[in-house]
Amino acid sequence: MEEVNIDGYNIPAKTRFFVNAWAIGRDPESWENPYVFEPERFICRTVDFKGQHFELIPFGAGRRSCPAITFGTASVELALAQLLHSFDWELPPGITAKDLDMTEVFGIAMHRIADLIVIAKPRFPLDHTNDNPKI
Ligand code: HEM
Repeated sequence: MEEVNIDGYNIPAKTRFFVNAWAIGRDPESWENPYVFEPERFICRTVDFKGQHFELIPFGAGRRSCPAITFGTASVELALAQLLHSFDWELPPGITAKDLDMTEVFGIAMHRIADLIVIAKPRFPLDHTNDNPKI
């Protein structure tokens, strides 16, 4: 390892540094309305999360990027697809999306401070998955 200079910053050899993916993902130079939850911003855009587009690096990029990117993506997609397929989701009566407190807890894996309370309505009869109706 040797000392390098990146964009005018001198990085001594053996320095441990972290790439702030959170800040990159909210950089107004790369993202319009960076603090607004707008999943539709990805429709008709080529940017993806696999480490080739540096403005979006949830799995890192380059040689030390996450080796489980395929497993991680499949796990998230499978769980999400099951939840969306099996239930209709509603907010409690009188609550709208604007009422939700989206404040986050800062950390390695971030989550909301406030619990998300939702009503899950099964989309299929409850005995639908029961192989033996007599039990
Ligand atoms: C959605 C789920 C996941 C996300 C978002 C994620 C994200 C990341 C990120 C950002 C890094 C650091 C990349 C870097 O240093 O540039 C990483 C590294 C790593 N991840 Fe994941 N990860 C996930 C799931 C997993 C799973 C399920 C495993 C193991 C079964 C795993 C194993 C690893 C390992 C071993 C490294 C270190 C790679 C290295 O330093 O060479 N990850 N992951």
